[in-house]
Amino acid sequence: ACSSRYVLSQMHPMWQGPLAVPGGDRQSPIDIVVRKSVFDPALKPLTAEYDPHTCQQIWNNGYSFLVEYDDTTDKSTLKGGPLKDKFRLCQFHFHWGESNAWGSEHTVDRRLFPAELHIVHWNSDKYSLFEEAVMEDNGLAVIGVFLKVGKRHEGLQKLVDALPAVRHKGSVVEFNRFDPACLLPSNTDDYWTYHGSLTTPPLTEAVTWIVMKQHIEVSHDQLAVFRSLLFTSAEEEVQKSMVNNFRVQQPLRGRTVRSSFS
Ligand SMILES: COc1cccc(CN2CCc3cc(OS(N)(=O)=O)c(OC)cc3C2)c1
Ligand SMILES: [Zn+2]
Repeated sequence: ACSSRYVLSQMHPMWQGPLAVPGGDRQSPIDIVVRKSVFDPALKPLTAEYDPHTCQQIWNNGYSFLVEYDDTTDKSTLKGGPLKDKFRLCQFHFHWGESNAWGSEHTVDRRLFPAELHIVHWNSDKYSLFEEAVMEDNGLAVIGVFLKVGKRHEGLQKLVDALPAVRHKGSVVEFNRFDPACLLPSNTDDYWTYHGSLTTPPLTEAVTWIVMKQHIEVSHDQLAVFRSLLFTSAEEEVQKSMVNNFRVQQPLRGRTVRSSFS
């Protein structure tokens, strides 16, 4: 599944530099310059059909916490939008800052958000495993949702309450019946889309990014629990707070960002 115990050494923020990656002209994240995005009327609405029973566990991989799903069947899928094929949900995770002033990976006209949700899917029409899809141009689809600090997000609270159990790198806790659709904004018809990469190793240029125009709101206290997680494992002497786990922005290299709205 997409939760193979991947070598985490590259996960440490130190790898944020210009790690040599295949091609290197379709890297993520980027700044979305609204006035340079091109409205594409052919872009359809997104269809996310998630079965909460495929939710399996939460894992602190030493860079973020991942909520992982059983991706051995097509029970939780994403289709429509810019996608030609059906994509299978495998995990979601977040990126956040040490303060509310920054933390997102993408920006909109340079505007930073305190955090960003990524819901990761792989192309199950063309490939049979995440590990295969992660190496292909049309292999992955990631939905990005910006988080703003405001009212408490009721749906998120179940996840927040489970986080102390995965405080340290390498910890896993069982987590069931969570529908990531509750983390999507009310309007999922308005989004930007572009071809880019994973923002953590293996950084492969396999991602169709779908970044929602509408953000969701979470409370200050909920975000504070994200920051109570640690990059370090229980055995390490010096504990490091898991904050600022975002990659530096990458050059656009002539790519066009399309919008589903005018
Ligand atoms: C061949 O490389 C892999 C195979 C199976 C699983 C993995 C683990 N990896 C998948 C992609 C991914 C992507 C992640 O972030 S992101 N922003 O979507 O690139 C991420 O953030 C914490 C974690 C992971 C975990 C890598
Ligand atoms: Zn991510």
